[in-house]
Amino acid sequence: MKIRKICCIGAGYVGGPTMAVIAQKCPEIKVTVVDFNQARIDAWNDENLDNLPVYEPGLDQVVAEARGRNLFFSTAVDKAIHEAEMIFISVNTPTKTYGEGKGQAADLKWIELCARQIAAASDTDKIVVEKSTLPVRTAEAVTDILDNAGNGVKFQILSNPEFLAEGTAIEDLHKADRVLIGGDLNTQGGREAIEALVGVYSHWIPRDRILTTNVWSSELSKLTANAYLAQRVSSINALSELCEVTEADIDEVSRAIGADSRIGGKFLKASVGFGGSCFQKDILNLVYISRSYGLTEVADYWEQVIKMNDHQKGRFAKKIIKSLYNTVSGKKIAFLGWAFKKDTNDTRESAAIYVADHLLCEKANVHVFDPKVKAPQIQSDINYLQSRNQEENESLLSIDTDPYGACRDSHAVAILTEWDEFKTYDWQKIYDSMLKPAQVFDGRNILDHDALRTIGFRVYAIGKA
Ligand SMILES: NC(=O)C1=CN([C@@H]2O[C@H](COP(=O)(O)OP(=O)(O)OC[C@H]3O[C@@H](n4cnc5c(N)ncnc54)[C@H](O)[C@@H]3O)[C@@H](O)[C@H]2O)C=CC1
Ligand SMILES: O=C(O)[C@H]1O[C@H](OP(=O)(O)OP(=O)(O)OC[C@H]2O[C@@H](n3ccc(=O)[nH]c3=O)[C@H](O)[C@@H]2O)[C@H](O)[C@@H](O)[C@@H]1O
Repeated sequence: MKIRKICCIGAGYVGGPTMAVIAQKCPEIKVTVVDFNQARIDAWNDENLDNLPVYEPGLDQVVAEARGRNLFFSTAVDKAIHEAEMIFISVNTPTKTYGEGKGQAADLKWIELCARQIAAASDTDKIVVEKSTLPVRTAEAVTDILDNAGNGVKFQILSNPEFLAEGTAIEDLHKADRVLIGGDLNTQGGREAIEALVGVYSHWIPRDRILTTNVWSSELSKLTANAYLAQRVSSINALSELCEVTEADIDEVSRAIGADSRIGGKFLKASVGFGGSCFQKDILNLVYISRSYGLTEVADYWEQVIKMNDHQKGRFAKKIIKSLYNTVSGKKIAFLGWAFKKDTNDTRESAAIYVADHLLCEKANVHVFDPKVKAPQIQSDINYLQSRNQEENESLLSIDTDPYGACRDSHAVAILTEWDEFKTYDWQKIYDSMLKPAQVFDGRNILDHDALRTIGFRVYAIGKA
């Protein structure tokens, strides 16, 4: 079956870029991305490509090429579902903040809403693709809703998790290491649905990189991939603390172990802690699922990855406080970076939020500069934690539009995100404008520490004595 019309529910960080690339690579397929958030859809349709709701290098060109040709963004959800032969569900699946499983399980209310909408709006057979990251066996519930709430039409459910990383989304989509498609391999209908989706991706992904599995393996592989990646970061971060007391150097240790082809060199960069919308959420979900099957040791094993990450963020904040003579009250501390990694405007679960919160609890004056994150987002990230009231947050936390202004008259500068531009700043000028002793806390190990020390800075770097 050749697909001609695709609908994607959810125009977020995944739905937007993923569908833009499908539209770019498959000009004969009409791709409509729908969302009930009018502001988000308006931003996707904005004439000025700088106003797209997601910042990703190269995304603007892909959207410019396909939008209006075969790529459309709309709030008319039912219409798009009705027209499409294949429907991707790419909605948010955050950690539950209430009730059973609070703080661990994935909140699947938006998934269920999608399933019910698809069931109601469909009067022809459809292939429904889980693009969101979901707990293993979610397809069972989705199938049950579609089969029982629908109009008697047939649905095939596929799992097609997304592995793109933010900041490199377009590159990752263009040259995916693999595309994973889980489906019902035991039935003719299931195999046809899998082949239909393979047909979409094979426009640009070599066939041997498109893996097909059963649905449960596909669902679980996504959680597992994120858990493995996050575990590598927590492992190297655990060792960074040991380096600091033994005079080993974490970057040297990373290089030495990464040269072993069985270990590999990627994801071994020590940091102030991993962030992002998914690592923590997906591991907590894995922990919850394991516990719900009574697998206590499995759950405890993975939970340690999160505990280590929390420890890393906390000890960075404590290091700043200790180095500023155990009091930061009323002291200006500059934060360079707020996004959870470079080349994205996404701040979800960013380490910066938690380090700032720790310092604000000590009544520090934190001044933030980030090249892509806007002021209201930064304030809302801190308010969301509810550690203080909004007024207090606004008096303690300032957002600067100029990095030199953020650093002026500060006691310390902390690097929270590894933006490349931070390396190119005039650090002598920054030093001259700061209170002395001027201190730098490099939470990403990106600056030239010897050069900073020559200027006169006191430097703390992760995993360095
Ligand atoms: N952000 C990332 O880099 C990655 C995310 N994922 C997974 O992809 C899924 C989506 O993540 P993001 O795109 O980051 O989320 P997001 O929050 O940026 O976007 C989700 C969008 O879905 C919309 N939505 C929710 N329910 C809806 C409904 N019933 N009808 C219409 N629109 C609806 C929301 O308004 C929102 O705009 C999650 O399961 C996530 O775990 C997977 C790989 C990478
Ligand atoms: O499911 C998801 O959401 C995605 O999660 C991650 O992608 P992402 O969170 O966008 O970014 P990463 O590059 O994985 O970085 C995550 C965090 O780990 C940190 N990190 C990463 C690598 C490293 O060596 N050290 C380190 O501290 C980053 O700074 C960042 O805070 C995965 O890499 C993607 O494959 C996955 O699709």
